[in-house]
Amino acid sequence: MSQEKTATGSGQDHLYIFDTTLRDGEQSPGASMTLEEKLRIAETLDALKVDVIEAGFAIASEGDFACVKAVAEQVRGCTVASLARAAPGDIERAAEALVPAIRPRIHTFIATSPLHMKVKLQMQPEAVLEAIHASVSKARGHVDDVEWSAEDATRSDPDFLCRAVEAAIRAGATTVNLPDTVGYATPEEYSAMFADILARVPGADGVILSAHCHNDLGLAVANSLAAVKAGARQVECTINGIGERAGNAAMEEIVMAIRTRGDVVPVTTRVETTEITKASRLVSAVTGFAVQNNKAIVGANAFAHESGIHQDGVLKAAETYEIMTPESVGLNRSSLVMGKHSGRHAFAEKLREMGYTLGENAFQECFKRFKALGDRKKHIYDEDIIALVDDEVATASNRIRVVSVTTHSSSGAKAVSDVTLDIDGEERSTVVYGEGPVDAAFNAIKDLIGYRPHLQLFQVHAVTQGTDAQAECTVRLEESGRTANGQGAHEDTVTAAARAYVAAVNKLMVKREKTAPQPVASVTPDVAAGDG
Ligand SMILES: CC(=O)SCCNC(=O)CCNC(=O)[C@H](O)C(C)(C)COP(=O)(O)OP(=O)(O)OC[C@H]1O[C@@H](n2cnc3c(N)ncnc32)[C@H](O)[C@@H]1OP(=O)(O)O
Ligand SMILES: CC(C)C(=O)C(=O)O
Ligand SMILES: [Mg+2]
Repeated sequence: MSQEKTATGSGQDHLYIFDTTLRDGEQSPGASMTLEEKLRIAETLDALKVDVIEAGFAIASEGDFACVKAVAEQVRGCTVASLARAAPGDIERAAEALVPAIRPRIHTFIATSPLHMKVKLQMQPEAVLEAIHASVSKARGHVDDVEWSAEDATRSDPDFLCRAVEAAIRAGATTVNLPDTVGYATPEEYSAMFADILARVPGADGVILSAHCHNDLGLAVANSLAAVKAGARQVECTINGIGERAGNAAMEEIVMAIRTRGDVVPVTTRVETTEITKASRLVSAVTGFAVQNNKAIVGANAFAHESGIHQDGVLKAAETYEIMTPESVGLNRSSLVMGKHSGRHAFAEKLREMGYTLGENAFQECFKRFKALGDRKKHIYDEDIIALVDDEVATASNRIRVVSVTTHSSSGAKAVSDVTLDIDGEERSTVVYGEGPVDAAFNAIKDLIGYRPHLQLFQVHAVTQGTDAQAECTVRLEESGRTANGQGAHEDTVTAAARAYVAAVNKLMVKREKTAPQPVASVTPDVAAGDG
């Protein structure tokens, strides 16, 4: 890969995106991927146009070697890298796996912090400097593109770190990575470290300096951007921020931060941002790691609005509450999530989308019912709104309407229902017993309307999933050879049943009027057939 720092022709420096989803990302406990899965992700990363794909750690296992090799064979657009310790065998194995790559990179590393050198490596600092020289030189013997990383750079002694970086550059490293391996640094400290290296290490301005941040304190992206502001021109990151412990810096967050805030981080990437959502979903599906709803850029709620004031703003001009367009990350559009916080503007828009045109009264009535539903139900789906509006529209011109239904039932006892109906503008109530709550409600309705049509059919189904789903009931009534169906929807099943029953009664009344014209000023009983 070319090491030019300005590669875009935009006048701004190019920021290389080094994706390590397949290596550091796979180090997340439980994220192991098969070769086929890695190839699918590599294909997506290629389409995303990241600059470097770290495909694995070739020495780690036969499987990892095969993955690096397969990715190197498949990927044509990006540099492909393999990790290697400062050990000859690791470097040889990495070089072998990378043979098919068009642009191979060996990424060799060793820790430089006192703690890691003393306790983990059990090496003297001078021996570490020698190992840096030997490993980078050996890697350069295989490929031209060699990255060297100072593991635990942020807890290293600054003077020693300068010596280590200098050793790597002298040995031929083309990229020098300064990881915050344990996510310990703050943005100010991390940018100061890059500034220090650039100011003090001969040749540091002739290589690409790279940031690699972990998210133990939730600062991985902030630290990466701070490093870029201080002169880093490569960031190492993963899709969805997966990685060791709390993860790595999230690629989508870094790329979109740069795209959105080029005024404060003036670099460009070549990432095809419209592929971000697809990549995020693939990585989530392959690893089984769900993306939290409120995750920046790729969370389910990242472009969703539920509050009425926000929805109204977004409908008038999306920029009021969106700093990026959903299309820029590969989503079709932002979503207006309907819920108890939604207002009339959003509800009207939703109805328009679903093809409804309601008169003012019906709209206000539907909105009232929608808000009441939102108070009781966590998720309001399109089906809920359809059921509610259909129910309202179907019953809007009815002479008899359900005002309220209250039922009490317990096992082993009769149910009792208190029903209030609006009949020709006058409210009438009664309390009646039944074998069950629906039976009691139907008995109450029959008493109130003063006649007893025969119940031919009673069906209930849930409009959506979940125990808080609305019930949609269908009732078929028969009276003197005339039949009529009625539907009713409500989150309370008995109320839905009562609404369906009353809807059918209204239709029967219309049929009766049409077939046997008579004064209809009041609802007059003419049939007393019980239906049980
Ligand atoms: C910060 C990071 O993300 S580093 C990358 C971490 N990723 C991984 O470790 C995943 C893949 N790792 C593996 O499969 C294995 O650890 C292997 C194959 C690399 C090594 O396995 P083993 O030989 O069994 O050694 P083990 O993992 O137990 O210990 C690591 C050894 O490497 C040494 N080591 C660690 N880092 C380096 C380094 N950069 N350069 C040279 N030696 C190193 C350790 O000191 C230890 O050496 P020792 O055996 O002499 O004590
Ligand atoms: C191997 C290096 C780059 C690493 O992953 C780290 O230090 O976190
Ligand atoms: Mg790491």
